[in-house]
Amino acid sequence: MPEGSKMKKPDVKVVILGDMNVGKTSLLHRYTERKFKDTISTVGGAFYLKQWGPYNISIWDTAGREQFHGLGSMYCRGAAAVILTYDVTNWQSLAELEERFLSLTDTANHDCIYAIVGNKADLTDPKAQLPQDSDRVSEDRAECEEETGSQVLSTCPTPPASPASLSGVMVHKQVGHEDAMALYGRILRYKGLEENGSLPAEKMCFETSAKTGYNVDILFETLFDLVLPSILRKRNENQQSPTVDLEDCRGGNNKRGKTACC
Ligand SMILES: Nc1nc2c(ncn2[C@@H]2O[C@H](COP(=O)(O)OP(=O)(O)OP(=O)(O)O)[C@@H](O)[C@H]2O)c(=O)[nH]1
Ligand SMILES: [Mg+2]
Repeated sequence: MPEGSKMKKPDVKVVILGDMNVGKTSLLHRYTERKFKDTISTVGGAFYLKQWGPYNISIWDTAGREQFHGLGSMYCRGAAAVILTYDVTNWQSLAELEERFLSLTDTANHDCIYAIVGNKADLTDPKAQLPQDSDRVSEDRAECEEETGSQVLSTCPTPPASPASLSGVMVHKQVGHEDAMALYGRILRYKGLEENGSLPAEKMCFETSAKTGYNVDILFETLFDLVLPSILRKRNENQQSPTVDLEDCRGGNNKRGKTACC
C-alpha cells in the first residue's frame, strides 16, 4: 500500500468457496483486474477490497485444498454473501460443495445470500468462448477505479483473450445448470429457508468463465446489489449502538476494587 494511504474499512463481506482448481482466484482476477492470468494454488486466503458506489466490499478468496479446510468457517464468519463455486467439467467439484463446503457457511450471517457458480464454461459452451470485455469496457473500468480509488492491487488491464487464442476444443460438460439449481434448492432447505420466499435459483445460479469474462461482472454486480440492505442495516446498527465513556467510568467516586466498572 502506498505510504500515507489508509485502508478503507469494509462495509460488508463476500466469501468465495469451492474445491481446489475450480477457478476461484481466476474469477477474482477477472473481476478486479480485468484479466486472466496464471495462478498458483491459494494458501490460506486472500483479501480484495472493492469500492461499490459509496460502499467498500471485502471479497475473501479461500483455498480449496483440503489441508486449509479448517479455515473456511473462520472466513465465512459474518459473511453477507457466499459464492459456492464448481467446475462445469467436474461433477465431483459440485458434490464437494454440499459434502465439504456448505457446513462452513454456518458462521455466515443469518440472512446470507448464496450464489452457485459453475466456472470454466468456455470449455463446454461456444457462447462462453467469446471474449466479454471490450477494450472500451476495460478502459472505462480502469478510469473509474482510478477515480474511486479501488484498493485492489495491480491494475494495468490487458486486452481480453481473442477467439483465436482460445483452444476452441469443447470438453464434456459434467454438470448441467439444472444440477446446480437443484443444489441451490437443497441449500435453502439446509438453511431452513422457504423456496418461495427466497431469491430464485434462476437468479442465483450462474455459469461463468474467468478465462473470457463470461457472466463474471453479472455475478459480482448481482451480489453487490443484493447485499446493499445488509450494509445499510449494519450502518444503522453502528449509529444506534450505545458507547461507553471510559472517562466517566474511571472518574467520580468510584474507588479501585470497589464498584466493578472497568
Ligand atoms: N478454461 C478455463 N480455465 C480456468 C478458468 N478459471 C480458471 N481456470 C484454470 O484453472 C486452474 C485453477 O484456477 P485457480 O483460479 O487457481 O483455481 P482456485 O479455485 O483458486 O484453486 P485453489 O486456490 O487451489 O483453491 C488454473 O490453471 C486456471 O488457469 C476458466 O474460466 N476457464
Ligand atoms: Mg485460488
